Formats: sequence, structure tokens, C-alpha cells
Amino acid sequence: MTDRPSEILAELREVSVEHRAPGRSLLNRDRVHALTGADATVAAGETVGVVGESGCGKSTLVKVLVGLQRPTSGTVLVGGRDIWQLSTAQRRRHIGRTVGMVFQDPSTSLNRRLPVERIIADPLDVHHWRGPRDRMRRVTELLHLVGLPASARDALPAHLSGGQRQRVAIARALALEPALLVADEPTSALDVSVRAQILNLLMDLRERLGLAMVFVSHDLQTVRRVSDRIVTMYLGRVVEELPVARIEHGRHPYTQALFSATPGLLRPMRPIPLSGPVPSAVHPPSGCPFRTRCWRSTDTCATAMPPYTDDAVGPAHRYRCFHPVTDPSDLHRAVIAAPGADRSVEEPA
Ligand SMILES: Nc1ncnc2c1ncn2[C@@H]1O[C@H](COP(=O)(O)OP(=O)(O)OP(=O)(O)O)[C@@H](O)[C@H]1O
Repeated sequence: MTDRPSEILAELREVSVEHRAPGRSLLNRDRVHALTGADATVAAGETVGVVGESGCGKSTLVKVLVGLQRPTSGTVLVGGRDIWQLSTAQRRRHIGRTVGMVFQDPSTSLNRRLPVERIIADPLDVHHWRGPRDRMRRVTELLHLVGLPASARDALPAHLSGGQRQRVAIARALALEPALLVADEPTSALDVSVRAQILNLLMDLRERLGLAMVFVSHDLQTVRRVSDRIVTMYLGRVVEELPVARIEHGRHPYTQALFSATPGLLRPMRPIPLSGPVPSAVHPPSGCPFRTRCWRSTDTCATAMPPYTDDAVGPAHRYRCFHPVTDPSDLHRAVIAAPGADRSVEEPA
């Protein structure tokens, strides 16, 4: 198990985010529960992978973490300070110096009208980074850091490839030497051929600069490879947090189902099929949100959201489930119990 470093760079405490449901009239009080009661921490030097199905709240969680989304309730601490107790100017300054953010699609996250130099220098200007000569030197340094030639400084984003644009976005995110880099699907909008290059660049920068990272991705193989800890989300809830070395011992049925769907990641022989659709984020089920698709659910699961329970290794591995998976043969039963499942699957030893 990875030792958990102690300095907490960012923390969510009981954070919820609600949006007005789209397409509804102003009189309609329906709300999308994008995030509900989420707790999460990121410590210096660690990489936290955030996983879960589309729409489960991963992007909302990271937007809250970097101050781009104000929570409806709960507390967001960045560098130990409650960011929503700060003035707008103080918040921007404080977050900018602690956290850098790389978005999914550099074609939309970069200003198309500005040359690369101005894009990268923007955080330096906003934060009054020393004098003009230092600013120029820093831009050159950043271009070099992300593997772009100095000549790229005059190019417009349209003149660059997708991979080069994402390098510019990474340079901008690192301009103020943050301790934490948050990357929301940083390679998924890129050509398959350059995804590995950008991922390798991020991993290289992480090592060289000693960065902590939050890494959101649908690519579970990659998340497993790059993360120290994994946060599993389902329908706006964080349902499990665990060290990557314990992924085979995921206690929440959803963690097991999610990772079983990627060949070779977990011991179950076949993907655990989940019945039924993901429930609506406007009207989530009572109690545990996963209960409507869970093969282990009982009436108890409808009564309340299960509290956090520490696994045997302590709070580094905790989950929210009344009926945690503790026996591998249960996973086998989940596979063969599904309608249409291949019942010839071997019972695990
Ligand atoms: N501005 C908004 N207004 C209304 N609903 C929103 C808004 N932003 C997000 N949502 C909803 O909140 C929920 C969580 O969205 P979010 O983008 O955080 O999920 P996600 O896990 O990042 O999804 P994906 O993997 O597809 O990017 C979804 O139901 C989404 O439709």
C-alpha cells in the first residue's frame, strides 16, 4: 500500500452541487444532483484517479476542487484555506498559485485568437509575475518543459496539432508552479496516436516537478497505471476511495463492476453485468444510489446512504456500502446470476 503523504493540498468536505434541471421553466424546482455530500482529499505528491460512468459527477468534482464551480453546500479547502470565504480576487490568486487545470479539449479551452506566448503568459500577467524579461524567460522555459520549440510562441492554436495544443494547455497550467495539477480527461479528445505522448509528458512532469495530480478518465487501465489512489463515483456520490494496490479488494459492488468491465484488470472472469439504466440525477433513488442496479441490495439499502466504513487497512480505504464485497465467490455469483449470462463460467478457487 502507498503511504499517504501528509500535506493536504485540496479537500472537499460534504460538498454538494445542484443545478436547475435543463429545459424546465423557472417555476419548476427540479434540480440535477450533480454532486452530493462528497468528501475527497488530495495530498502533496500523490495522484488520485477519479472514475465512474458518464454523468456521475467527475467533472463537477474537479471543477469544485479548482474553484470553477461554487458548491451549493459544503466546504472546499485549497492549501488549507476555505476558498469560498475569500474575495473573488483573493480566491483567484490563491487557487492560481496552488492548482493548475488541464481540460479535455484544447481546441475549446485555448483562446483561438491569441498566440501561444500570450496564452501561456496569461496566468503570469494575471498574477503579476515579476518583470517582462522574467515573463519572457518563463514562457521559453515552459515551452521547453512541455516539449515545444521556442518558435511555437508566435503560433495561433489553429496552426498547431491537437497534441501540440494540449502541450500549450499544460504549459499554461504549470505557469505559476502549482503543487497540484488537475487533468480532466486530458487525452480523450486527442488522436489515438498522440494520447500516449501526452500521458507520458504528464507523468514525466509529475516526476520532475513533484506534482500531485487529480486524473479523471474513462480509461481504467490508464487510471490504474498512473494513480496512487482511486476515487469511485456513482450518481453524484463518492462511493469508495482506495489505494490502487487494493483495487482487487474493492468493497463497493460498483467498484468491482466498473473494473470488471475492463479485460484483465480484475480477477473476475467476466464483466459483472449491471441490470437497468443509471437512475436520473434529478430524482436519485433514496438511500444508496447504486441499489437499483446492485445484485447485493436489500431493503436496508433504500433507507439511508451508507456511512463511510474504513476497511481493515484504515481510512486510506473506505467505502459506503451496507453489503460490501468481501468474498470473491460473490463476484462469480453476480456474473452467473445476470439474465443471459454464460452459466458455464468456472467457479473461482
Ligand atoms: N450546468 C449544468 N446544468 C445542469 N446539469 C448539469 C450541469 N453540469 C452538469 N450537469 C449534470 O450533472 C451531472 C454530473 O455531470 P458531470 O459533467 O460532472 O459528469 P461526468 O462524470 O464528468 O460526465 P462525463 O464523464 O460524461 O464527462 C450530469 O447529470 C450532468 O448532466
